[in-house]
Amino acid sequence: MRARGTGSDRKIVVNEIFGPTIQGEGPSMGRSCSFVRLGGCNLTCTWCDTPYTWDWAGRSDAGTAYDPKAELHAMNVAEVAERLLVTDVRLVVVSGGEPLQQQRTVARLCRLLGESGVSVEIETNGTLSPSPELVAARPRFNVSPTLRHSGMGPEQTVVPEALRALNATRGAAFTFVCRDPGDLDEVADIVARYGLESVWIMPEGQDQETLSDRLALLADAVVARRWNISTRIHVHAWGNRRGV
Ligand SMILES: Nc1nc2[nH]cc(C(=O)O)c2c(=O)[nH]1
Ligand code: SF4
Ligand SMILES: [Mg+2]
Repeated sequence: MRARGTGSDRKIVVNEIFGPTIQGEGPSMGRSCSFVRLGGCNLTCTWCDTPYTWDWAGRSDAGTAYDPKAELHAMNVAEVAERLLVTDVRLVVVSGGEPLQQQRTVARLCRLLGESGVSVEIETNGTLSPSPELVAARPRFNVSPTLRHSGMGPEQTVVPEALRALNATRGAAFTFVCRDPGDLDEVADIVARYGLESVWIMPEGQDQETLSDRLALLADAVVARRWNISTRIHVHAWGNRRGV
């Protein structure tokens, strides 16, 4: 598949476009928005909730080998912008997978949406540095460095120059997916080491009950550290469904 062309026909590899919905996670939790989910990821988290963007071999806990031909669609960036703009929202969330793997075309998408008065948030795993071109397009980054319970070690998931570059962007938020208070020491270590400014803790889980239980387990310890809390409000509203 051709990932990129030239000029106005530049391509972006999309998994799905949906909306209107609400941003379910992080500092904008509850805000009206639409989504574009891009294909491909450079990590392989065991508990990944979007394995259909990258898992062609059944490596994640879901155990399903997805079909890249069915999941990946090379689309014209202008067409993606158009599909999002017709949903008539003020905010677009670009997620994945890992959107910074396609940051040249993501920057172009941010500019096209910005010209129509729509702001953009990018969900990223924090292992890839944003280019000056992408930062200049002024998206807000929601950065989720994955912890050891993702099945990968810090040598893969903690990339100092990427974390520092993302932390320096306007409004960046660091949203750590946690299971229990024991995970918070690992978060504190990363926060202190890279001077992360806006820290959010979010429970890991793909159903309402798991999210509620883990939130209750985490809340006091998060409050004690003066950090922020998010849940995954779209899962509370609609369960573990695609396209919401
Ligand atoms: N509603 C909604 N909010 C979200 N925030 C981050 C999401 C993601 O999949 O990255 C997500 C998602 O999949 N749906
Ligand atoms: S970084 Fe995100 S999309 Fe990639 S494998 Fe981990 S949870 Fe899934
Ligand atoms: Mg999701």
